[in-house]
Amino acid sequence: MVQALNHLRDQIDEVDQQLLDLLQQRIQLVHKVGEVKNQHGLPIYAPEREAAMLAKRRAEAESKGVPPALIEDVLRRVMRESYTSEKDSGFKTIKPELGNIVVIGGRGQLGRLFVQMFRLSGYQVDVIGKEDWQQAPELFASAGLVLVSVPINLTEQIIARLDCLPENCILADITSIKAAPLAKMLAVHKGPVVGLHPMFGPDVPSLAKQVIVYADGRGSEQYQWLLQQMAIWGARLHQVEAESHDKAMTLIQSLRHFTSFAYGVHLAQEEADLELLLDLSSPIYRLELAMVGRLFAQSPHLYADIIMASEQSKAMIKRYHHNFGELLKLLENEDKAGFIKAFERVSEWFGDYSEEFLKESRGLLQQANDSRRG
Ligand SMILES: O=C(O)C(=O)C[C@]1(C(=O)O)C=C[C@@H](O)C=C1
Repeated sequence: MVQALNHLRDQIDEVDQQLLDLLQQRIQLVHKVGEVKNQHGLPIYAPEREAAMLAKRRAEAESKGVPPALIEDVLRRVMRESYTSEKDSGFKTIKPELGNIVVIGGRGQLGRLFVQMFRLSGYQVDVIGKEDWQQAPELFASAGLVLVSVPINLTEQIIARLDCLPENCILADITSIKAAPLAKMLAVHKGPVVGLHPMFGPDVPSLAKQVIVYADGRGSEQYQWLLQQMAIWGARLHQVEAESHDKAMTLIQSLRHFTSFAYGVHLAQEEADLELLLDLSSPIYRLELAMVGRLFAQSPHLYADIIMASEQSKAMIKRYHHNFGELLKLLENEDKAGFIKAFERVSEWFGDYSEEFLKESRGLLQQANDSRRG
């Protein structure tokens, strides 16, 4: 019996080793793809190729009696490695005659990522931090792009100092609110202006499929190359109006982070037994704890600034608090019918998205469960 098992396991080991050899071959091929893409300025993320390839492999899997979802999962995971490997091959310089790029706050986490991406794309990048403003005039004189990457509460006052840039220089920022910094950049600088908001944190391994939102200031034909450069990095560019962006951020950022913050404060105040919570956690609860916990591994300054970004944000959080209080009344009154009515209203409001989210979260939870150990 045990011998039979061992024999089968030996065969599985052999198959896994073949899988490894095949992965090695694939990684080497992708490395070459990275070099070709670098030469020709092609984006690392090729959605049409991925869709066509996955459709073919799924069909082939089906005919072999392999679950199609299995090969799709495997290939998606493998392609995540491809993005990182292709990134390391560097990127074509879309605007070789640009001059230097100056990143103000380029030693901050997200600033560093942009510095790295521009350097991988062959640009001369200079970084200005708090201590080296005296170098600024000299660096600005030959700059083709100045990118402001400082904490939100400093953005406007830093932009105010940028009234001395060359006329053709692009002025851009990556602050997570857009209207006020954009207005300030337009007031200070006569040349091309664009507001950016990367919708990801600094810990992403590549920019493939990551969203970068941009709000036009002026001179869009002059900053097209920048959008093209970021598309080559694999980013998906999404144009927005600054005001509607900021309104959406009151929900996506301020309220989201505030509720995580409040939940964390509550857990700590209750002296919840974190280990026990984890031992007893379902995958979705573990993800929720991770979402809340990861907030507290980051900078309190950053999150205070994001949560308190605007009056709009404060008003949104207050409206949520009010709603929370109203809903609590359902609880106090043991009003089950009222609860169900409110529930159904929301379910209708989500519409088809409800089902879609159920499916999507199922996949995520399976992945979370796969990475469980012990
Ligand atoms: O075919 C390409 O364009 C690749 O870069 C290779 C590859 C892959 O690993 O198969 C990786 C990224 C693309 O989004 C599509 C496919």
